[in-house]
Amino acid sequence: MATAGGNLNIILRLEIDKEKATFGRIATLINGLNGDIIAIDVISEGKSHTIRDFTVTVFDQEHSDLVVREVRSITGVKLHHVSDRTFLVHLGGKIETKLKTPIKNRDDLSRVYTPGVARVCTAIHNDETLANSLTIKRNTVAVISDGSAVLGLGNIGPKAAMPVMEGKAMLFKQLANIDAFPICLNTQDPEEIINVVKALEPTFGGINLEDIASPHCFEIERRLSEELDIPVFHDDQHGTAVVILAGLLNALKVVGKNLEECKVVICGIGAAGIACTKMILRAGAKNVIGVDKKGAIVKNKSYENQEWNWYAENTNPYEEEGTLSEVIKGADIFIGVSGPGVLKAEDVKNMGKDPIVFAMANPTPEILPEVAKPYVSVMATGRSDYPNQINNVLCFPGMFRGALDCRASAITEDMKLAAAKAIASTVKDSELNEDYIIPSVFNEKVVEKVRRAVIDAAHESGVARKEYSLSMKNPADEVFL
Ligand SMILES: NC(=O)C1=CN([C@@H]2O[C@H](COP(=O)(O)OP(=O)(O)OC[C@H]3O[C@@H](n4cnc5c(N)ncnc54)[C@H](O)[C@@H]3O)[C@@H](O)[C@H]2O)C=CC1
Ligand SMILES: CC(=O)C(=O)O
Ligand SMILES: [Mg+2]
Repeated sequence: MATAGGNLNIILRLEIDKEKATFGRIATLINGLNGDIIAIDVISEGKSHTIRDFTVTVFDQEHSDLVVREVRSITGVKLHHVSDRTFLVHLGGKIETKLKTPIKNRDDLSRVYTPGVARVCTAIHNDETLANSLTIKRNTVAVISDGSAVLGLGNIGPKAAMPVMEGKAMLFKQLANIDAFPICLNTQDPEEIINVVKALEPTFGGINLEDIASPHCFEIERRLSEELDIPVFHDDQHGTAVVILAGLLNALKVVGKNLEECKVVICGIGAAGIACTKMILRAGAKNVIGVDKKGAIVKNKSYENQEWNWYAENTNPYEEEGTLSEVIKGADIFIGVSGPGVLKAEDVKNMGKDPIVFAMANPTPEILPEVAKPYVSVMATGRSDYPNQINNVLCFPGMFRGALDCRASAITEDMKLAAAKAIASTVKDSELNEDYIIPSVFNEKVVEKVRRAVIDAAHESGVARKEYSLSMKNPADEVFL
């Protein structure tokens, strides 16, 4: 069963009076309440009492409360405390800095710090390009958010956005060996954000904008791309669009359709929805209809959001009007980047033959796979607990690895298209099926394939500023030629 935050794992620390209670009794009770015991660890063992940690998977908070209440009521069992494994992994934050060289003596100190460091500072002062090889800049990305559109949780503010940004930093490191800093800003004013990010440039080799709501995100990204000479990438727009296109290319092969002939309905015309529309139009789609809270976006209406005016002019060629339930009739593809539960089973039933549904809202999709699956050919979500996880994590590590390695000054449309094709090609035609249209996040080939494709495209686009050696094992340690 799916929950908003995914499965909830709780740990119950129980002191058990051996005379009065048994494991069997506790286990039977928890199982009877549909709790799934996944581990029992011994904390201490005495003659009359034992203390054990029971790790139990529950559906949600209400289910957790029920299990706790019932366990507490067993005679001979004392509940010391309950902890939530997801919260435990966040204690004190999820990342830390680490030294590359230890400082063991005065000699080391005089090289990494003063006086030795001064010679390096002077060298960079004389030739600023040396910052790319003599500082962390060459392998460091800033993950910037203002907390205004965090996952599908909305404007929950910069402090609440930090766990997501720390998570992105972990993924950058683990998947692509990029050092990423989560930076959540105490402002949602575009001009202030632009100024702060510009001021951070000396430290970073790239800027990953994250969970900044539309329409501000468009202006912020445009200005920063124009005014900085390091790559600026709004992950929710372009990372998402790249991965959606990758999934779509493969899903279309599974159902044997051409994008050009498909009716595509995209729900949620914000950061992800607009970028995704642009990308699939570039890939050949002709009939794309965008739907937001007030229904389909149509020509000859004036919208306050400038991007929607562009959208109205460039999509919906048959000028279909109405709600999602109305315009989805006969559609071949549904892409949801809006919010939870927006799509109903009835809507899916009304789609065309062999429909493709990408319900990407996080953490709760537009429709749950168990509800949609009977009526769809290919179903995907942004989550890791269902097949076909379409998540921008398949893109941003390889995209930045490639951009940093060739010291790209920008990320171009061709680099994005190359990344989409590289991700799609990781699944061989012989492996493709309705539950496997996109590689797993843990597929080790993805980052390397995306990286190479991005570097080649960067050279072709004329934004690469370095040759690179593909023979080195660890991209971050590559010696530039
Ligand atoms: N799976 C993935 O990799 C990704 C998933 N997403 C998800 O997509 C969603 C949107 O993200 P962003 O574009 O960054 O946010 P955003 O705030 O820029 O845009 C969301 C848009 O959805 C619209 N919307 C909200 N409820 C709606 C409804 N009931 N019907 C129609 N439209 C509705 C809003 O008006 C807004 O235009 C979030 O849930 C996010 O988690 C975003 C990026 C990546
Ligand atoms: C995955 C992601 O970036 C989001 O849901 O916002
Ligand atoms: Mg995001």
